[in-house]
Amino acid sequence: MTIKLGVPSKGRLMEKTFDWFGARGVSLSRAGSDREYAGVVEGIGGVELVLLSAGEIPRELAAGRIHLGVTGTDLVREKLGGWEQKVEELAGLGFGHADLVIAVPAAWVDVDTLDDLDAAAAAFRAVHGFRLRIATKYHRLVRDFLREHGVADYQLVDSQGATEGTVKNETAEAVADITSTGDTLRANHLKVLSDGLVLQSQATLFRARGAAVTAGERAALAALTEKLGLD
Ligand SMILES: Nc1ncnc2c1ncn2[C@@H]1O[C@H](COP(=O)(O)OP(=O)(O)OP(=O)(O)O)[C@@H](O)[C@H]1O
Ligand SMILES: O=P(O)(O)OC[C@H]1O[C@H](OP(=O)(O)OP(=O)(O)O)[C@H](O)[C@@H]1O
Repeated sequence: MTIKLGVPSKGRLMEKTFDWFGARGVSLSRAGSDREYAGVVEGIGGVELVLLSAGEIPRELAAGRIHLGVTGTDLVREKLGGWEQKVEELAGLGFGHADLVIAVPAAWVDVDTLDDLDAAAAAFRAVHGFRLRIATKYHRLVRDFLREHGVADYQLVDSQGATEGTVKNETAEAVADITSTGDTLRANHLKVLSDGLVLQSQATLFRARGAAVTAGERAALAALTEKLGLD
């Protein structure tokens, strides 16, 4: 019986995940060429590597199609309503650190807090006849955060990439996006609100609560978590 381990199929998360498992005696690699999405696991039996988009790993975990998965905490919280019932966090992996933040044009000198944003949003609507637009791909997290902080007079516009460019392109007035070094925000003349931190994320190993039903799968899972030092 094998268990399935989902790992991001490209970029910084894939390489660092391979390093993290390698340091614990479990070697993960791609089979064949860089473009082939099959994986190889060495150092332990009964584990199959599945290479997936980081954004799809939460859904695959929730559906029980993979038993374990590595992805950002931001993506799990965004994509899975009631995520704690669906997955368990086994370990933060210590990389992929990024903050989800609310940012506005640096030129908005009177807007530094969420309260200021709320006031600016009401004024914006009165002047323009439509709600201030916040571009993001994190709809659930941003909506919940702004509701909790009493900001109401806005609309979310979907942006699946290059989100910081939406302000310059005049498709949004503000953004809610991931930042790490802050370089992208600065380059696009945006500033983070002083109380605009929605979530701190890092790459995390998750277990699907609805998977591993057979005794063989449970044994393989226990052997892997022991080898990884997670008991
Ligand atoms: N600049 C960054 N520094 C560190 N981590 C980041 C950065 N940008 C994004 N991340 C994190 O990496 C993870 C994957 O992000 P993202 O969805 O952008 O990746 P992707 O490779 O574009 O995924 P997909 O294949 O689903 O499109 C997320 O958890 C996110 O928080
Ligand atoms: O604070 P920084 O270090 O500048 O990093 C932040 C940028 O990194 C991510 O984008 P990514 O490179 O994944 O591209 P994307 O915009 O297409 O998602 C994120 O969406 C920001 O744009």
